[in-house]
Amino acid sequence: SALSDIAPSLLPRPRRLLLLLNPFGGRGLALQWCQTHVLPMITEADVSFNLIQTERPNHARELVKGISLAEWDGIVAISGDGLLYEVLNGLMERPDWEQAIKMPVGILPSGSGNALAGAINCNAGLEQVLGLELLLNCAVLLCHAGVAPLDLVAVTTASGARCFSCLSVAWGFISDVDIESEKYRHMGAARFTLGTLVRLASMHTYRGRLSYLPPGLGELPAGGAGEARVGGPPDELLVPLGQPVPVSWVTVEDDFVLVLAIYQSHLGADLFAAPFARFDDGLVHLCFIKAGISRAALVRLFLAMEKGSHFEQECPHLVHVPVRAFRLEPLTRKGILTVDGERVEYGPIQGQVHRGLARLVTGVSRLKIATG
Ligand SMILES: Nc1ncnc2c1ncn2[C@@H]1O[C@H](COP(=O)(O)OP(=O)(O)OP(=O)(O)O)[C@@H](O)[C@H]1O
Repeated sequence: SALSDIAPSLLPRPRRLLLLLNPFGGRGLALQWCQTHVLPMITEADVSFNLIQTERPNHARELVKGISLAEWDGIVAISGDGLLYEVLNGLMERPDWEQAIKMPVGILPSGSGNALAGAINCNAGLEQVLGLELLLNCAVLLCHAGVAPLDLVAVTTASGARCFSCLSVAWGFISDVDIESEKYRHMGAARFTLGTLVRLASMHTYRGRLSYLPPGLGELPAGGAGEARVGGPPDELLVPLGQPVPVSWVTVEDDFVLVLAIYQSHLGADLFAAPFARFDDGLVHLCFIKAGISRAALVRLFLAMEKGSHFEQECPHLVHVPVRAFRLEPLTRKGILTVDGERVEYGPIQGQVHRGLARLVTGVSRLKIATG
């Protein structure tokens, strides 16, 4: 009949998601969990999808550079945080990055580093959980389809390379644990606990110069690094790493146990590191621990971090400053720097926030009614 000819185009079409799965993420459980738990759930929710298994590092990045945006309603990484980082950077590397980065991105946590999933779970008001429980929560939220703006931080390293980060830049204790604990990766999230204990036994301190631009303080374009770029918006608050920071910035030179520039609430699924952080608050939360802290106090802070109560201890060595941009210049010769948990070249590094540049599938409308 005539009706059956027109009806399909009048009905809302099912959401089409591009699912990218890293078969080696976490303990290699991603594919099994996806088939037994995730796919049945999203099929039930009337979501249509293509599932692609990544074959190598940067595969996801290349894939999203080539897709036709109109064909998809979202790209979902079934992985740890690393694969989502590739998706975001692939989108930003496209000539049409301004449209491309508006593609909703989601995460179904099945790696060992699941910070963003922890933040999504927390934002939805759900109890902090790990492993399969976290995956199921995120799968339910994905079916709810709510999308929120997500801050990205453009990070530049000494060689001039620029990338887009959605989680954190870390130096000292945290990046040491993250990289050294890779040898315990078969343990899942427990690898970080063991790594932390091993590191505590030999607590290092690092000398460095940390500079930052607090919000509202002379946020005038610095100009120097502001040349238009193909790969994303100009960093109008930054000057090149070879030049001194603008006069409106604050600089501290000190010995640090760790420096962490974090933009989401979670550093791992059970590390509630920055309870005050919101997906699009337009802030980098600069957190650092100065040398002189006792091992016992450091352990207390890390234990309290599970509940996000570490700032309540009023530890004099722990400092938090919300900023728009920062620069870290390590003065200690050797060390490890990570961006979103992945190691980057060691040396001066700086970043500025680009508020709400990306879109994250959070499953809840950002105007949800506060509970509790
Ligand atoms: N098929 C593959 N083989 C090897 N590496 C891959 C493959 N697919 C993706 N990768 C790489 O693996 C990295 C880590 O993946 P992912 O984000 O899933 O997990 P993670 O939590 O960061 O680490 P883990 O592997 O410990 O879970 C990604 O940055 C990606 O480049």
